[in-house]
Amino acid sequence: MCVDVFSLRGGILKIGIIGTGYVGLTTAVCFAEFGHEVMCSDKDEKKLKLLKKCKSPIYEPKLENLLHKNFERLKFTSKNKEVVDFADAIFICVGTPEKNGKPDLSQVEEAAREIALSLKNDYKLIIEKSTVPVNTYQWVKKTLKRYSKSSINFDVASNPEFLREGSAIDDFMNPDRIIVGVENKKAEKILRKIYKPLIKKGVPFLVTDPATAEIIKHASNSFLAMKISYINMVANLCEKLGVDVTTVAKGMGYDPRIGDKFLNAGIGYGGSCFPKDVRTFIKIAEEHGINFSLLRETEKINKAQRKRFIEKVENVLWINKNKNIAIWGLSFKPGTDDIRDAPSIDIVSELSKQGANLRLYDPKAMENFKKIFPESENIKYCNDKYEALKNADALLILTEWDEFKNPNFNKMKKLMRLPIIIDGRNIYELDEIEEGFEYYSVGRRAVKK
Ligand SMILES: NC(=O)c1ccc[n+]([C@@H]2O[C@H](COP(=O)([O-])OP(=O)(O)OC[C@H]3O[C@@H](n4cnc5c(N)ncnc54)[C@H](O)[C@@H]3O)[C@@H](O)[C@H]2O)c1
Ligand SMILES: O=c1ccn([C@@H]2O[C@H](COP(=O)(O)OP(=O)(O)O[C@H]3O[C@H](CO)[C@@H](O)[C@H](O)[C@H]3O)[C@@H](O)[C@H]2O)c(=O)[nH]1
Repeated sequence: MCVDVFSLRGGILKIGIIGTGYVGLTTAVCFAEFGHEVMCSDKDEKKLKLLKKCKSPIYEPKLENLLHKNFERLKFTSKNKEVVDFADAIFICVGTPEKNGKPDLSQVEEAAREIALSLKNDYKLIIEKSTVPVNTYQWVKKTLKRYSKSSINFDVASNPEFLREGSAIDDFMNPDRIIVGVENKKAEKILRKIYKPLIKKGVPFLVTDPATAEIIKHASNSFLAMKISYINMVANLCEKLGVDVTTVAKGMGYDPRIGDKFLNAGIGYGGSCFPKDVRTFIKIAEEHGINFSLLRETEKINKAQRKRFIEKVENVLWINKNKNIAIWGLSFKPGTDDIRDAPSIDIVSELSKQGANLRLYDPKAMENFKKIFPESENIKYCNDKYEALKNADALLILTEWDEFKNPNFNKMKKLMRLPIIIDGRNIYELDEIEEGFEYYSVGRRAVKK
């Protein structure tokens, strides 16, 4: 009996992680920190090479420290069979991107098929951690049964992940809740053992059926995206009225029914989650005869917010062609090198089409950005934030990295041809702006000193 085996090991489990991306690797190092033995697999040999040398393939604060600290409890392999042979519980953490407007579940299907080929009749719990449309667990179950070669003994559970990039380790170690969707007590018991250190700390542990767990993830992400689009529309109105949206958001946020989080107006949400998860949730609803028009509007507003920002640059500079434009921030949010669906991609693409000369700087995301926009005649990458400002007609701020928050305005003024700042993330207070600058932001009046 599996439960006896776990007790014998003093609550230490052998955990398998399939896919060592942002979620898989964070999960792996945190489970190792709990004391579990963890084996991870990935298809990407480059990632594995780095991981085997105890190096993280991604930038995520605290991740490499935990990797070092727990390296002896972590193993890395390219073979899913080894993971299945090793583990009591196997987490599927592969990507679920979008293809032609639909969630592409081929990585989940492939992982399930590969697990199936190695299953034997000793019990395994297979857990979906990837974000998937409701009832995907049924397909995972079916795939495990169809492709397994012998008599097998397993359960499938859903355990959606709520970490944010840029604070993945802190979020994983201090989650607001743990959601587990299970079909029986045995699966629940194993998940309780895995998360014991967090449950002991008092983290809410909600047990549901798998379909409910799957829906909770999409409903949560879509709600947060809606909140961002809501404040962006309020911002657009505030801008017309000369009212400051940051104060409006502050005033709203004191009401605990509203809350002060996720009310930062700007150029809208990006990343590998909100855009695709909102679209998937709309699709799921549509397939069940529900027109989720609220989310359609959320998405429309988000796209328009990027366009409005480009129009703002045009309104300030009149003509963008041949203008020298410095850009601070390329990642979709601070604290990460991830640029998936970052607003910067649309903004850089449009400005370079219009013939602007762009000088880009980001503390962590430039290498990833170069893969989409290689250095060229009119796109240059700079080693620091001030280098990007040389002879600039304007500075655009697209990500609110800490290092952009207290700049040397004097130095900036000397470097720039025109001291114009167009801030897509509202990182400065209006009264902070120094003499000589023109400052434009989102949902606030323009400042010309
Ligand atoms: N990134 C986030 O902040 C976040 C947070 C919560 C949930 N999620 C969800 O978690 C899932 C993973 O997201 P991510 O950002 O970590 O993705 P990712 O693309 O960074 O990582 C996925 C990894 O899986 C590997 N992989 C694919 N097929 C495999 C297979 N058959 N065997 C072994 N490895 C395989 C890939 O090579 C890749 O390294 C997605 O469903 C996403 O929506 C992401
Ligand atoms: O007030 C805000 C808050 C966020 N954003 C933008 O929204 C996007 C997403 O930010 P954030 O949610 O902090 O990062 P993610 O890593 O995408 O995390 C989201 O997506 C993950 C993947 O599903 C979930 O696990 C997390 O709970 C959920 O917050 C970024 O472009 C932010 O700039 C705003 O524009 N205004």
